[in-house]
Amino acid sequence: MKDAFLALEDGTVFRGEALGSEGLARGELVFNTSFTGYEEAMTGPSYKGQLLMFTYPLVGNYGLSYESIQSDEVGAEAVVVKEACEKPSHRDSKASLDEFLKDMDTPGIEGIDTRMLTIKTRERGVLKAAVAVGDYSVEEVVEYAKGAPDIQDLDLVSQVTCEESYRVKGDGSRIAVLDCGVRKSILDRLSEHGFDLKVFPADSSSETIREYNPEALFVSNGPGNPKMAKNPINLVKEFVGEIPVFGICFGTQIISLAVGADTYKMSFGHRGGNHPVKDHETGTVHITSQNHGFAIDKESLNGTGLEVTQTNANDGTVEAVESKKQEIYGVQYHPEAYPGPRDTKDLFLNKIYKIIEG
Ligand SMILES: NC(=O)CC[C@H](N)C(=O)O
Repeated sequence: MKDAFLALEDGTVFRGEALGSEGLARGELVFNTSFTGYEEAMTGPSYKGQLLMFTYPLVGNYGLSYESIQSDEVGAEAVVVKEACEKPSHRDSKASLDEFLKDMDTPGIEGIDTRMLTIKTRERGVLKAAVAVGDYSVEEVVEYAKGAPDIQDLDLVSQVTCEESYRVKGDGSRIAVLDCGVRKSILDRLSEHGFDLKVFPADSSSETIREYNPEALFVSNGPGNPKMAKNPINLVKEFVGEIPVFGICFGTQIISLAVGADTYKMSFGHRGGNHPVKDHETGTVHITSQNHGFAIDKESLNGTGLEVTQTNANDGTVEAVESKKQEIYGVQYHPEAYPGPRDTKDLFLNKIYKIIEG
C-alpha cells in the first residue's frame, strides 16, 4: 500500500496508508461514532467541506452494496479510518472501502489512531486538516491544512443542491422540498407516506415554488453554516404562516434563523447513531442518528413563536422546535433512520402527516 499523510492545522502530521483515489483534500476533521452505516454516512451531502473520520476501528467489514447510498458521490472531502477491511463479507457487497472510495474519486487514509484524534477533537474542538494521497511533500500537506478555509464562511449548499427541480409523484398532499443537500432516504420516507414531492434547487425563487402550489414546504439537511444559506432563509420567511413548514437538521436551523432565532457552532458536534433525545411532553428518551456541528441557540427562540419540544439528553442542545400556531415543526436529528436507529421515524412522519393532512 502507498503512503498517505494526514496533517492537522496545528502542524501535527500522521503517516498512514493510502485509500481510495489520489488527491489532496482539506476541511474540518469531524468524527462519527457509528459502528455501522458507513455507506450512508460517507454519501451524505452534509459532510461537504469536511474530512469524515470514523471512531470505530474497523470500517468496511460488510462491504459496500451501493444500495444505501444517499447521493451519487461521497459528500466528505476525504475519509479517515483506523483500519479498512480489505476482504468484506456480505452477500450484497460489491466493493471494499478502498474500491468504493476509488470508484467515488475520493481520497482516504487508514492506519490512523482515530480514537486518539477523536479524544483530541473532543478536548480541543474541531480542527482543520488535510489528507494527501499521492506524491505530496509533508510540507505541502501541512501548508494545505493550515490554509483550509473556515467552514463558517463557506456557501456549501450551492455545491450540493440539485441543478433543476424534479418531481417524485405521489397521490397525497404536495410538498415542496428545498434541496440543501437532501439525503435520498428523506425523499424515500416522505414518498412512502404518499406525499407528492417537487424538489427545488436551494436558490429557487418563491414564484417558481408557488407554480407547484405546494401544501407544505420542507427544508432539507445540508452542509456548512446555516447562516450562509440566505435564499432558503428568505424563502422560509415568505412561506411561514401561509403553509406548514418543516425541516430536518440544517432545515430546522434555517427555519429557526428565519423566525429570528440564532445558531452557533458547536465545539465538535454530534455525529453518530446513539444520541439520546428527551421528549418534553412524554419524558421519553429516543435514540437518534445525528450529524451536525451547528445548533440552535435555545435562548434566542424566546419571542419567535417556536417552542423547544425535545432536547439532547446528554448536553441539552435543541433537538426539536414547534409552533402550533404557525404550523412549523423541525428536528435537529435525522428521523429518516438511514442509518438507524428508528425510534423517531414514525414520530416525525406522523407529525408531518397530522400537520398537513389535519
Ligand atoms: N446534517 C445536517 O443537515 C447538518 C447541518 C449543519 N451543516 C450542521 O453541521 O449543523
